[in-house]
Amino acid sequence: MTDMTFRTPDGIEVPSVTADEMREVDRLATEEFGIDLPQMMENAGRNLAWHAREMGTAVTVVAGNGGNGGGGMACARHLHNRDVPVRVVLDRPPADLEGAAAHQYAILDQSGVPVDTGPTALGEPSVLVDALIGYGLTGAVRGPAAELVEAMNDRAAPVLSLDIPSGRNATTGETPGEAVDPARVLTLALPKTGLRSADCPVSLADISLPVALYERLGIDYETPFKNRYWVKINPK
Ligand SMILES: NC(=O)C1=CN([C@@H]2O[C@H](COP(=O)(O)OP(=O)(O)OC[C@H]3O[C@@H](n4cnc5c(N)ncnc54)[C@H](O)[C@@H]3O)[C@@H](O)[C@H]2O)[C@H](O)CC1
Ligand SMILES: [K+]
Repeated sequence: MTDMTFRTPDGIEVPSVTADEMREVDRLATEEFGIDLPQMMENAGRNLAWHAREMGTAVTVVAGNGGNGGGGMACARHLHNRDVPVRVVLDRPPADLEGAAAHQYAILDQSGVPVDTGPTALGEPSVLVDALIGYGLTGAVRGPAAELVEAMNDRAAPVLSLDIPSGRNATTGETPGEAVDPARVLTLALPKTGLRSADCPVSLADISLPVALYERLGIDYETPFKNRYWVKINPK
């Protein structure tokens, strides 16, 4: 059987999970541990903003309508709060956003962060954050999201993907249609099995999930975070 673990530079082994297993981690976090989605998303957004700042000085965040997009918009808020030029491009009009994505958008709207829709709004950033689709991908990327994937790949700016490159299946690593080709991936909590075939650096971000949560799921876990909030990982 293929070894599905990743390893940090100092040798800590981190198991990878499928999209379904990660959904179960999320469910346990919210329903049994009381860690709600905005709490996890805040940690995701802050870690993502740190990476975006390291990769460039002017940022365009491309965000979708799910948890991935919500994390991207939280990242945009952290950048804006640090005077980093940042804009957000959505795959739909803001009025059509739902749930956590709508919540994050409303804060950006109050804060004066520019938010537009469609590929012509990407501008000329020095880094692109890909927060369009995460482990919620179903089939090939369609419609306006597909145009945004194509537009991101056409730019010279390096792309930082949140969780999994948009268009890539988080479990299998397959790309049923077009997919973002990132310079770096920041994945959340546990690496996704589909990242084993990634051909760019992958980092893992802490979103504050307790060790007891992994224990309850029977996942063999030692925190890789120790004195940091994110860590580089490689397939073992
Ligand atoms: N513990 C964690 O890891 C956390 C992860 N978070 C992030 O949330 C996403 C998963 O969120 P979910 O809402 O389930 O789905 P996505 O955001 O990945 O995608 C939904 C979004 O994408 C659209 N879509 C799906 N397939 C297609 C397609 N083929 N073509 C076009 N559009 C598509 C769909 O319509 C929705 O709009 C996870 O990856 C993390 O990034 C949480 O933020 C924190 C906890
Ligand atoms: K993504």
